[in-house]
Amino acid sequence: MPAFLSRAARTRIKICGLTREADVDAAVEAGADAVGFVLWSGSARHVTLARAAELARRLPPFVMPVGLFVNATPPEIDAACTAIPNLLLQFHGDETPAQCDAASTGRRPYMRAARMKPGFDLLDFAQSYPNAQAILLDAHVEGYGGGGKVFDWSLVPSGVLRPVVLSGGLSPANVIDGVLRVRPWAVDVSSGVEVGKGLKDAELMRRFCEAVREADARRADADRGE
Ligand SMILES: O=C(O)c1ccccc1NCC(=O)[C@H](O)[C@H](O)COP(=O)(O)O
Repeated sequence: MPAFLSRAARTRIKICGLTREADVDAAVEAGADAVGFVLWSGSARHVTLARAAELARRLPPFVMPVGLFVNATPPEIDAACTAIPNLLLQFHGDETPAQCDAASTGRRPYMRAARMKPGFDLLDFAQSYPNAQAILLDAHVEGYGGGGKVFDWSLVPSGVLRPVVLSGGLSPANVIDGVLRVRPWAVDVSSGVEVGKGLKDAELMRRFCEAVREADARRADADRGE
């Protein structure tokens, strides 16, 4: 990982599984850097591509839409990238490196989710996806993701030479600890800021983003030896 990534001034924030205009607006207002739309029909947070494009058009500059896919086909990915041109791809299924590269036509930026469990070799996994712009570390849950479950953060080895996104069961209550212990490039949250599947709570999103900023302040103090 380039040195600048390990000394990033702030932890980026992705809020995932949005389905409503008011929630997109509240996520932006809270300080999200990216908002995720679940384009997999097997999720209770699923939105159609047309709906995701409609919601994504509300985003101001410098807030990125993320398309979440589970074992989608290249034509499905192409359609999504046509409908939402600046879409960051997130592959959260069983996609192989070749399938991820084919689906992103080898050039579109994508994140690859890793489902963390004891014995999982994250370094080997990351090396097997050389074109992944980031590795999203999620808990190993039934149904691929969005399970609201925290994995054992001690499973994250040092030396992952790729930006990592810490995910899985984060909330305003635990994200400071997660940022200080894992020091990820970004954090990702869904269940922890919801009042129902796909129904986000503006106050929880605000508190989550505020907690990440507090974590960054503490991290900076620690780095200065204060
Ligand atoms: O959010 C979903 O419903 C989902 C369904 C199937 C695969 C992935 C899914 N979400 C992926 C995400 O990026 C979630 O933000 C991530 O799994 C964390 O979710 P949570 O533990 O609820 O914060």
